[in-house]
Amino acid sequence: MSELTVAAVQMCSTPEPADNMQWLEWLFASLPAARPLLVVLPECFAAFGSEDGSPYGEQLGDGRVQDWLGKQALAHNIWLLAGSLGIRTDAGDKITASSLLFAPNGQRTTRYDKRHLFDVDVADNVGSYRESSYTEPGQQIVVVDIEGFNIGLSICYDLRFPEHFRAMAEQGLDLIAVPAAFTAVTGKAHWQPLLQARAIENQCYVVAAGQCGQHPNGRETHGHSMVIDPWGQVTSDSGKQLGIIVDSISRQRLNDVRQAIPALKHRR
Ligand SMILES: O=C(O)CNC(=O)[C@H](CS)NC(=O)CCC(=O)C(=O)O
Repeated sequence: MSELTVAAVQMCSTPEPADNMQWLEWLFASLPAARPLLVVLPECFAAFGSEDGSPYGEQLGDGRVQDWLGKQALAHNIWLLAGSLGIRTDAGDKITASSLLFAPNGQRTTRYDKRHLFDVDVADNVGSYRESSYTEPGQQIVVVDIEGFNIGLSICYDLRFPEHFRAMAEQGLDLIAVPAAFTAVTGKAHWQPLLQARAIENQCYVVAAGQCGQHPNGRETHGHSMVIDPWGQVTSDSGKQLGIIVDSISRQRLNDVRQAIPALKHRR
């Protein structure tokens, strides 16, 4: 396949999975017609910002959100990257923040667990983020083939670690997926330049899907879901609007950029 249509969903999730799934079903009713189509959902699409800070989690392969994801992928004949969903660890006391990929046949094919956890103080109305208090970090990078394109997986705070992406680029990378829930404060300062840097230095596409707006617990997220081409140009940007952006990635464009500046071959 020489082209793949990609879409990023921007949403303002609540802590209640049923609400978020209902909203997404409404959105999916107007998906673009092109196939193959990869749809990327943001971090914590199914449940975000509970009042008491407790994360939503399911057993792997067993839960209403995972059931729903498989059904949606099959019903719409799409590759569905579920940005992050809490998956309970074997010990049961924590979750992993896991990106699950569902194939158009409805089967889950891939799992990536967020490696870098956001233990950071931010000058916003939350103040202190301590993701590691309820999350186990992932140990492995994951690159997955979708319709002949190599897709590298990352989640939110991973974006700040160029070595995560370079390690994936060693395997040949065509597209980086960045489901996220960047804070409004850090997003305004760093989100777009970080995304563009990852695209430029790895000479690949980036599709980034974000949470956006004011969530019920008062948290504010940055939005600006976007698609960036291998030259670093932003080709779609959601701004602060909820909904879906659609773009396409092309093998020809990847080849052209890598031929114009063979930087990946000049590494030392
Ligand atoms: O835990 C949840 O409820 C949902 N997860 C998140 O919101 C995560 C961990 S707190 N947020 C980030 O990684 C923000 C990164 C960021 O904003 C930056 O790098 O500047």
